[in-house]
Amino acid sequence: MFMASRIQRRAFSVSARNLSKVTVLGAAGGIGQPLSLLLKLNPRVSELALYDIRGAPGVAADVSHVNTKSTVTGYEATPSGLANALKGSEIVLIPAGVPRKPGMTRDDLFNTNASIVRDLAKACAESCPDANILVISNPVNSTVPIVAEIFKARGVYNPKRLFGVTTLDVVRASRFVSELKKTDPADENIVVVGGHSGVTIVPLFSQSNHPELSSNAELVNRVQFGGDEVVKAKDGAGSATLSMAMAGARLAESMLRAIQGEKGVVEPAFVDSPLYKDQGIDFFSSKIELGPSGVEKIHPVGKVDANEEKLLEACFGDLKKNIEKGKAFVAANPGK
Ligand SMILES: NC(=O)c1ccc[n+]([C@@H]2O[C@H](COP(=O)([O-])OP(=O)(O)OC[C@H]3O[C@@H](n4cnc5c(N)ncnc54)[C@H](O)[C@@H]3O)[C@@H](O)[C@H]2O)c1
Ligand SMILES: O=C(O)C[C@H](O)C(=O)O
Repeated sequence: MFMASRIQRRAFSVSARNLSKVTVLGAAGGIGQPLSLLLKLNPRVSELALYDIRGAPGVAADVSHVNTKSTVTGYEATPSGLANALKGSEIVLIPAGVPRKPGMTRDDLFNTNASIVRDLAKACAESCPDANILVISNPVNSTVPIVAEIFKARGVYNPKRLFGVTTLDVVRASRFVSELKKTDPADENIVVVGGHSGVTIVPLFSQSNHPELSSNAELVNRVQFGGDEVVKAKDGAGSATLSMAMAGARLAESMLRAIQGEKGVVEPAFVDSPLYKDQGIDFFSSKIELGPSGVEKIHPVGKVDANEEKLLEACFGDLKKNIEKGKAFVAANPGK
């Protein structure tokens, strides 16, 4: 009798670990819709919660007809709708906010997106303080520190559970290299460190199969400004959405694998990092080993060559300013 109930309990806890609620805030947008679809296709997701200031119930109704096991709920744009979307969530992806138009930098989005992210972070701190928060909204270099400050102010900040999504930079880097080298992008693992905008994006080709590429200034520039390529081609209709949805879904999948017990899952992400704190840089993207508690291990940047030293120097100045801007925003505008 005792054995049977113990086995039943164990069976329940194993299957429970394979079930995760995932929430998308900004689910009706250019990224939010394909991201929600990709998450619906992921068997590791048991419950998908979609929230937006407009249109989430419609997107949810549509996605919910995809014949995978998970449930999908679209929440109304009310405080209780937002709270219910977040309650019990293990992963919250945030692509809410405006995208760039040609001629804009990501920092030009700050005035609009800072308060959107601040207010969504407050809702997360209240309704799911232990969730892994994956911030996609730009400028990531500033929006991630904004989330951190909001969580700190409420006494629930856990640096291991906050991630700026920089996955698209490594996705692009591997694709661009494969185009040049006529290889399979799946075989090209390019480390990209720093932040997520312009010169703060630092590809480390010297650590790849093609170390000579670190002197290819055109390629380095393409990785740093890949986002601009899409913004220009979309000609006023926004920025990367489909490749971003794939990149966000990839990070979410890796996180679910780690939450559900897989060891050695490594992804790049912009996190609260000790690597350059002595230079006043509190957040930095490098390879992160993920675990059930979020960040398990932050990999060092490793050996870089002389070209990359210069790129890192250029990265630090902008990155520090971007991070400070996010922190100062919350100090001056704590909101309600
Ligand atoms: N991290 C990255 O690599 C990366 C890549 C591409 C885009 N982005 C950024 O992602 C963001 C979204 O891009 P997009 O193309 O999906 O934009 P979009 O305008 O198509 O969609 C944004 C969605 O956010 C919603 N929204 C706005 N305020 C909200 C709020 N307070 N709560 C909930 N939802 C809200 C909007 O209604 C809209 O549906 C932009 O800031 C963009 O710069 C980041
Ligand atoms: O370029 C942008 O503004 C969107 C995103 O950050 C990207 O890298 O595609």
